[in-house]
Amino acid sequence: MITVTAEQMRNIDKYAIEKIGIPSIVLMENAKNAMINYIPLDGYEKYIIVAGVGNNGGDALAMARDLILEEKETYIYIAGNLEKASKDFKINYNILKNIGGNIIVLENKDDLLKLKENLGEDSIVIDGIFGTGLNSGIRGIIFEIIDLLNSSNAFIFSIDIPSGLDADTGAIHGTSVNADLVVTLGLMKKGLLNYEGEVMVEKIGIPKQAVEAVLG
Ligand SMILES: NC(=O)C1=CN([C@@H]2O[C@H](COP(=O)(O)OP(=O)(O)OC[C@H]3O[C@@H](n4cnc5c(N)ncnc54)[C@H](O)[C@@H]3O)[C@@H](O)[C@H]2O)[C@H](O)CC1
Ligand SMILES: [K+]
Repeated sequence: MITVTAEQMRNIDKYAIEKIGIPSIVLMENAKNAMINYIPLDGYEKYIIVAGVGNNGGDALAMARDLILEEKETYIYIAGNLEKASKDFKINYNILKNIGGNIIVLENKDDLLKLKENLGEDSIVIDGIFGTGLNSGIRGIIFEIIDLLNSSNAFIFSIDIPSGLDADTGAIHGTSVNADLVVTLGLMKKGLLNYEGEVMVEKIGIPKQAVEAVLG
């Protein structure tokens, strides 16, 4: 099995987008289509999306769209500054706003209570806070958000990487999500090889030419 670092995955992505011409939003939609199959549409009362403002969050918002279309009780929480949002995050954010998505930006303790009240064993959490773009130790309100998730009885599904985990080494940067299931995108990440939760790899339509161009 091929395993990659975050930088290698980013470069493979980049090659697929810039050299082969696959729009990044297509990769994001492919990622969503692969991951949504792991989310049971029955058996949970509440579907809790916790999204950062990068493309990991964009993946999560795309999943939220499908859950809303399936008329699931869906709560979307944003963990980050919307002004710093990525291009593809914004595309999915705008779609959700246009279909009446229930979106709360987590900025203070009162907002955290709105998250906490929806976390229980009848909830499934989709963790889209950070993926391969984590660039420093987690602190502040995001630290508290991850603590809330980990101390709940909710089932936790992490997109690509459990948020807070180093994609290259598996080290924890301050804190990290205790995921029950991780679906990592494109190729297995080196930092997940010893992860104690379940890890699945899903293709998202990246041609082998992009992998060979970066890995040789
Ligand atoms: N693998 C693929 O082919 C695809 C992967 N996709 C998804 O994209 C993410 C990577 O997205 P990126 O925008 O590069 O980074 P993240 O979303 O992981 O996070 C960046 C975001 O978070 C902020 N940030 C980073 N560290 C911290 C910190 N310690 N505290 C606070 N904020 C932090 C940063 O400023 C950015 O705003 C990958 O994991 C996949 O899920 C594509 O969607 C499809 C193709
Ligand atoms: K994640």
